[in-house]
Amino acid sequence: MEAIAFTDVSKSYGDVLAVDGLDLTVRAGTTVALLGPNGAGKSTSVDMLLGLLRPTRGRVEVLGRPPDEAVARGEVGAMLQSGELIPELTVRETVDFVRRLYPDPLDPDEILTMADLTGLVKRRAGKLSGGQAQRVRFAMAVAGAPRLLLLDEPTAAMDVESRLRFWACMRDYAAGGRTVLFTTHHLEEAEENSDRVVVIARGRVVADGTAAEIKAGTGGHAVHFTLGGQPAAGLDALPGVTAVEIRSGAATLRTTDADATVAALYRGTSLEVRDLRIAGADLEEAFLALTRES
Ligand SMILES: Nc1ncnc2c1ncn2[C@@H]1O[C@H](COP(=O)(O)OP(=O)(O)OP(=O)(O)O)[C@@H](O)[C@H]1O
Repeated sequence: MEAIAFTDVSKSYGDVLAVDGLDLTVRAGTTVALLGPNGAGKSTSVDMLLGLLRPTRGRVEVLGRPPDEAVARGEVGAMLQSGELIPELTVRETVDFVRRLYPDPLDPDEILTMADLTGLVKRRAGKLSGGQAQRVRFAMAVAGAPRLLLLDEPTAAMDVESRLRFWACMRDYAAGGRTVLFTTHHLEEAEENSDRVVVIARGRVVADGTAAEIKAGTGGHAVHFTLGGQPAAGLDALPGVTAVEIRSGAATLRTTDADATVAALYRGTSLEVRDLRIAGADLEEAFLALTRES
């Protein structure tokens, strides 16, 4: 069963082509991170899944139906970048209020536990910290027990601890076989919290797989060593090298051919190379390589 299906979907705002022939299906039960630079078309895609925007071309389906039907049946929950809380309501009142909007909501205590809010039930929404308020928005998004949960940059304004607490809540929800799609700019969050990473740029999918597959797919490596005070001239001319970084005497060579680079480093230079280490490209490098304007 496909929870999400975009078939050749484009969306324009006047002259701006925000989504450009997007083909993407997500099987039910998967947690997907939608990763992309600013303006890549992530929020536009999420809004189309909610039926808030209609595609200019192509078809969007959610749980086998048009998005607005799936939303009307209470099958989709969302946490969007906007989304105000009612400041006078306590956390428990907020949860009770939202539950009543759905035909078959989760139990209130289950929602409060899942969103890590049991210690805050009497707190008014207007008095919550940013991270706490985001967990209330999460509680509102899951209250109706949606089969598909959409989270648009859910951790944007959170500190490290709030992020960890938030992702633990998300994983709890996903563990029940539900489908979750979240957008983020944080590569490590995508890597740690999803089964699948879809990278979009300029409204198109540019990579799709597990974080490990995406890193491997770009094929790059980094050669690290201690350069100390020796001159760095000529390192950029070594075979395979695409970039050189020197920081506090530590050199990093980005290369498409680590073997050739290392061989030339030893044989072709008179440098004293210490602490040599070769690493696969990290997700950040892969992401930059994939989304670079071509
Ligand atoms: N209502 C709108 N009117 C005109 N252009 C828009 C509108 N909404 C989005 N856009 C444009 O569409 C493109 C895609 O925007 P979108 O918000 O979907 O990207 P995003 O990947 O969510 O970006 P971010 O990471 O910055 O939130 C951008 O060029 C943006 O400026």
